[in-house]
Amino acid sequence: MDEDDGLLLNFASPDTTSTSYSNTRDKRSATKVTGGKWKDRRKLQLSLQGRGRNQKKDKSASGVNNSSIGNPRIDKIRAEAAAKKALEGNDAKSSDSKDSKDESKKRPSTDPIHGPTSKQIKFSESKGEFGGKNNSYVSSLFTSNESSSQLKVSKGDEQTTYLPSNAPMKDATTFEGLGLNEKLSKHLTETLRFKHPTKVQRTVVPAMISTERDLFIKAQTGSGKTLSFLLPIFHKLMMEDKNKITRDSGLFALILTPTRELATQIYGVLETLTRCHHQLVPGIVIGGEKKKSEKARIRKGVNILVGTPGRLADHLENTESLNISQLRWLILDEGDKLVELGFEETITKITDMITKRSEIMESMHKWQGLPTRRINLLCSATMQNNVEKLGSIILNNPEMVSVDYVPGTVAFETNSSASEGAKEMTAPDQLIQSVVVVPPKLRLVTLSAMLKKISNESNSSDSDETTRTIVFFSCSDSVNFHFDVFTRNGHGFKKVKNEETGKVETIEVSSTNDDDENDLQEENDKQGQMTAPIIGENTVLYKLHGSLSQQNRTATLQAFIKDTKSKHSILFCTDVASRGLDLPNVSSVVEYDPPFTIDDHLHRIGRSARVGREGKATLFLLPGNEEGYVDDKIQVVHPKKGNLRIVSYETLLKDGFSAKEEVEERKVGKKDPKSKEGKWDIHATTWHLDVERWLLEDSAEHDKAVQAFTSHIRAYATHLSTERNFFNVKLLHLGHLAKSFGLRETPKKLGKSVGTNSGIQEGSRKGKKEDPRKKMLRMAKMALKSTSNEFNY
Ligand SMILES: Nc1ncnc2c1ncn2[C@@H]1O[C@H](COP(=O)(O)OP(=O)(O)OP(=O)(O)O)[C@@H](O)[C@H]1O
Repeated sequence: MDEDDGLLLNFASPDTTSTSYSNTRDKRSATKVTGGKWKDRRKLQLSLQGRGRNQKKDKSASGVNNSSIGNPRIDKIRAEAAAKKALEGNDAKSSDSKDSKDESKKRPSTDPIHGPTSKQIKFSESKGEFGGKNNSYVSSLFTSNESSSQLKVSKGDEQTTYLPSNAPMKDATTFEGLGLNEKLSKHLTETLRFKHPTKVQRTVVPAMISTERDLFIKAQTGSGKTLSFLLPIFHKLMMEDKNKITRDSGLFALILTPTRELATQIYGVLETLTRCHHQLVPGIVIGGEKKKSEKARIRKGVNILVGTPGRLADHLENTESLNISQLRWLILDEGDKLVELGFEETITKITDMITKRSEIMESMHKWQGLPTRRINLLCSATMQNNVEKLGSIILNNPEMVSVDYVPGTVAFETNSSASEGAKEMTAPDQLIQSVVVVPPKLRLVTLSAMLKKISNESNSSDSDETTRTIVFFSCSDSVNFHFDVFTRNGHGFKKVKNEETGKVETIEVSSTNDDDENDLQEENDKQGQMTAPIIGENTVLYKLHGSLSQQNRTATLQAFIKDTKSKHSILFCTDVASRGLDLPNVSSVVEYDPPFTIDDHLHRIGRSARVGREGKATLFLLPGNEEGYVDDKIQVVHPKKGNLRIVSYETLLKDGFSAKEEVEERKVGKKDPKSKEGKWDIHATTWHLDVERWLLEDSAEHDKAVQAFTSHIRAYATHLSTERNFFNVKLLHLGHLAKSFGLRETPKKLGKSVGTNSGIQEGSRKGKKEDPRKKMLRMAKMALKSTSNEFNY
């Protein structure tokens, strides 16, 4: 529990009152400035002491001279300057506050998390105030030591191409050869255009057709697990004799999934299969939908029912027409997630009810050709202890089906016991995993650069296919806030209504010729700065998380899947989208917030590189302890040499914020990649300042930013205790991290202002000073209470 006191201490960092601030200023005036010409050194020294010429400009811009009130243009410039000043203030306060001082004593001189102390900043590195290129202002975003990562950046030529490990194999094996009937096999090859079965299908389909054993299926993400268990069920139910199964025959298969989205997806696959045999009727029961209409559909009769555990248990208890006496198959998809979400008890209740009711009815032998006992099946791409626990509840002497791939050959591993062959699952061989170590205050701007880069690449590609990118955040609040950042009107994206559904919030890129953009360009030009760059043209942004209504969730996902008009679609989401979702052409997955477990990582990145397709994934980490996660965890699940790459955030920023020609020059080697030339840092700074200014002007959005920041910290505090050596909330630099939420306030001030939302400053709200021990306990309890549900879904 004492792990959490860091959180408390950080929020309650000593006040940066005027006294401490003036001390800071004294300290700063004593700062030794080295390098560069003496004139420049003197200028910087004066500005550090608050005596520089530019300080006057700064004062007037921040509102001392009121003569121009009411002039919107000047107001804009002022707001810019105010934001600029806020950045400096925030920086000075956060890096010079007492706790930073204390921390710096403990830290090595180039502390990777907290950056260098003011004394370490060399003149050549410090671009504060008006000392930047072209005498233009460059924000303190770039004052920290930029090469603080211990990980060696990969060279461009280190990449290796591997054969896909989850693709259907091109050989003589057919679906019919696996034992499936002709009608179904023909439907697969001719209508769905699946030429050959995948590895997992080659193992599971014959096993389910010819034996009556329970199965434990483990195979890589995107390897076709869903069809591997649906095909044999369908095959068996498609009986052509006089005992033909119709919707009145009863329910034969139940499929449980952890998320509503996955249930909907499996229901969709079932519907495509019924196109070759209309007599079979699938059904779906999920939370968030109208129970009454679900009841009506069940009453009409369904043969295969897919649903989420809570809603299914509800129907089993309250819907009389739901007859499970003839059930032959019980499938649990994404078993580990079902357990993690706390469905273990509900699942036990469901299996108890099924067992009881099938004992009363004596119909097991009524249908020739169907299994004579209920077959239970557990499916998971990864296998943790909790899956085994679930297995022990529902499986009876199961057969373990684990499909592993050895380059050049195919190796199927079929073990008789579930505990054997419990090898760690790895990422698809063809997936390229990048890791980028980004200082906390540069996170947002790096994400922006990255999305802009991907959008530019999609726009310049000849392919007609829509490229899709998924960005994972740790909590719903963070998704909401970042969605607003990238869609704020007039600066990149615009809100529009989805034409098809009329419900979904669909977001479209605004044109650079927009009036607002022109105004901004003029203002920026006057200050020697550039327009805040947009992420890219033809790019649409969606958001998905568990706090949205089910209608919105379903419509958003459909819109994201069916979006074929834009060149690039981006989905900002929580882990609600990480399990089992099969989204077309996801070329990139970005883990902006680190996963809560290594399994979550595998599932997130598994949305890309599916069934043999190429795919890329990028993981954002903070400098320092988080870097250890690469060697300890990431490397293990990405064993293919050369596929795991360390990328420099600076390169991402340059690619995202440089002019197109410069990026091209760097690509063809005309420009030194380490070159500081170009205006990328000014553009990046302008972009960030624009976000900050937007938050200063819009209090509702500012509150959202504060809420997102606190939820993010709370989510971070819930990382598994076994992974605290990488993700320790104590070690976060809250001041710098707040900046990547566009916030200018220090953590202490934040704590006060978010008290109502987060409960972090409950004590101070009551006007009493809370006992630090009690406060610490309350904080720890709060973090524990915040279940993964809140953050992930
Ligand atoms: N034999 C096949 N040939 C070509 N494509 C296939 C084949 N079987 C399945 N697919 C397609 O592969 C994609 C991935 O399948 P599926 O969603 O079942 O993967 P999965 O293994 O369950 O992945 P995850 O672990 O992420 O849930 C789907 O679009 C599916 O239509």
